[in-house]
Amino acid sequence: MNMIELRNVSKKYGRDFSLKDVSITFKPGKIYGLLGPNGSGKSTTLKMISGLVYPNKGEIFVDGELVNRKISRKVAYLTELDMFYDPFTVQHMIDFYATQFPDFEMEKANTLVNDLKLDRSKKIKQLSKGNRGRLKLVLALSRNAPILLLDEPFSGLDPMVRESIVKSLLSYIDFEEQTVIIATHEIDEIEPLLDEVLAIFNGNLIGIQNVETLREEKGVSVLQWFKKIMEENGVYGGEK
Ligand SMILES: Nc1ncnc2c1ncn2[C@@H]1O[C@H](COP(=O)(O)OP(=O)(O)OP(=O)(O)O)[C@@H](O)[C@H]1O
Repeated sequence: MNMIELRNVSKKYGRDFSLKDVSITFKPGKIYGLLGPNGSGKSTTLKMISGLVYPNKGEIFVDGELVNRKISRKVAYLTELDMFYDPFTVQHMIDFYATQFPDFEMEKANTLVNDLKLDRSKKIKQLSKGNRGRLKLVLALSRNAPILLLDEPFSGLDPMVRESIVKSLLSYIDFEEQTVIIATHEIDEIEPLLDEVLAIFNGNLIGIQNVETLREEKGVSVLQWFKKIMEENGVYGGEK
């Protein structure tokens, strides 16, 4: 049920590995943080789960189904890239998404647009980077998809907005049903949301940790854990 399974997954671009023999299961009702320095394979992982990119080796299953392009029925994906059609207005984009995805909930979209203070009549090309970021959130969170993948959901958003969005994310995610993966560099901001964290570096999965255990038993924050793992793997300061 709504499970994501990677079995010995590798992805190469040319001769370079973006992901090396990764096996992991993401369980429903949990929010995962995917952490790693630039170029470590976070986006590649999410793209493969959403069927936009295929592994060279290994298999990916979503809800028991081998992933192909049709998996977008089940996977809501907020991408880092700007794939919006410029002449569209905010409202056009919302209406377009509603026609593309049967699980799109117009009521949720309306609440989100108001909460995030977006102007429906503005053209995409007139939006600031931060407002494009907000629109991306509206589009991804308005779907009642079993799988929700967020790639850098806070990029372009100012710190005050980030904080309020982390809080409001809680009211838009279905904690019982959805499997959520968030790839981000904003580790401190996202920590309150996360159940599990994964650290990847150079395409290798180098750490998996339950966040509650980390805090309660070890008394360390996710950021402290992440920095330690990076240091152990020879990455100083958290960046490559
Ligand atoms: N289309 C592509 N063609 C060639 N190489 C690619 C392509 N997409 C990704 N890569 C390479 O794969 C590796 C992993 O990239 P990926 O975008 O998954 O990293 P990331 O962890 O999301 O990084 P960031 O934090 O900078 O977004 C990088 O070395 C990148 O250069």
